[in-house]
Amino acid sequence: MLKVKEEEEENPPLMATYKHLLDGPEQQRLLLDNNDDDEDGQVLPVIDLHDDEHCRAAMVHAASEWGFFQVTNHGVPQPLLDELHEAQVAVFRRPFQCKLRGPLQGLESSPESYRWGTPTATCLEQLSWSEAYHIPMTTTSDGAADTKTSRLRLVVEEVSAAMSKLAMQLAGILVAGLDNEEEDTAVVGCTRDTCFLRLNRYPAAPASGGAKAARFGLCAHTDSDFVTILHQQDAVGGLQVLKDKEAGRWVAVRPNPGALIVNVGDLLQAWSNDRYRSIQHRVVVPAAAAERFSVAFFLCPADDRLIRPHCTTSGGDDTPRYRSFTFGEYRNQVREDVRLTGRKLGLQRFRIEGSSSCGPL
Ligand SMILES: O=C(O)CCC(=O)C(=O)O
Ligand SMILES: [Fe+2]
Repeated sequence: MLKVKEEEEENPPLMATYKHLLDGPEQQRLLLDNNDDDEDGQVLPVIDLHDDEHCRAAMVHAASEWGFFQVTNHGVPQPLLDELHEAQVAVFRRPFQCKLRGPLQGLESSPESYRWGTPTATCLEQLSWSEAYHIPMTTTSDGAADTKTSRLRLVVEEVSAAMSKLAMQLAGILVAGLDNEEEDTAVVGCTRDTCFLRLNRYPAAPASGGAKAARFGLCAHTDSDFVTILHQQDAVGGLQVLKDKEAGRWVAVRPNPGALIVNVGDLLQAWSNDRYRSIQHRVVVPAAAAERFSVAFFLCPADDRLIRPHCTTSGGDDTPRYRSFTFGEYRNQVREDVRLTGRKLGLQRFRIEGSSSCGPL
């Protein structure tokens, strides 16, 4: 096979950059630690949003029990998702040097929007074998974009409009479900402008060499938002959810065409005083010669939004388990922890000492 010229290579140099981790002694341990995946998987609850009578209760139950569920009849048109997939593939197909050089015109304001690998990783478990565009929804168009990126911009705007509508509707139902209150989508303080969209690409690990040991396309994490809407854009699969933290049981989430995946983020767990669960999830590296694409929409508030636990007597626990914090404070703390320790400590940082432990962190 012809060797691709360096400047045309589309993959980020994951292998060369993380060789020290891939060749390290941890490789053996990770190769052995291979039996915790539930390959058969369990089917996440599927909730039909047209089924008005049952969907609210089902959602409240799934958010407490699983922290993850799938929705059908969600109102995000399939042709739009297909178009995003096509545009996303084209953007990631550009040479790495080009992706590195600058932001996608008209889409994001900073070069940091393009991310690859895990610069802070100190061990293989912290290494994400993937590349992503992290797109704040505040960004407006400025100047001419090339054909590929402007097409992406249009479709990103339409998808994010549809997904933010859906995410706000779901957050409203979940918040109202805490105390049988009226739904109020404004209550969590998110607007489309405060949200993010992330386009993910997971290249296959090379079939030979130390990189066989890179297991995670995205290592285990919780999302730092209220609610995430996720679309697995192909049938490759690889998303896993930590179903039982004590037993360390990871459940594979098989792609379900037509359904979107919804998960509770850290802010909703704190807001609900642990009634809803922000569950760890991860993506395993696709098998040789495969690659995977996904898109995630993060429902976030403005940085100055105060998050405080809503204690409900009906939930049986009226003691706040977290101190109040702003979203900006939360993000800064997460960034600082990752910088200093290589990992996110998340809600633990804000937990009131002596309150019951919440498990899924
Ligand atoms: O690609 C996936 O299936 C998961 C993506 C994800 O968890 C994220 O972007 O936070
Ligand atoms: Fe996530």
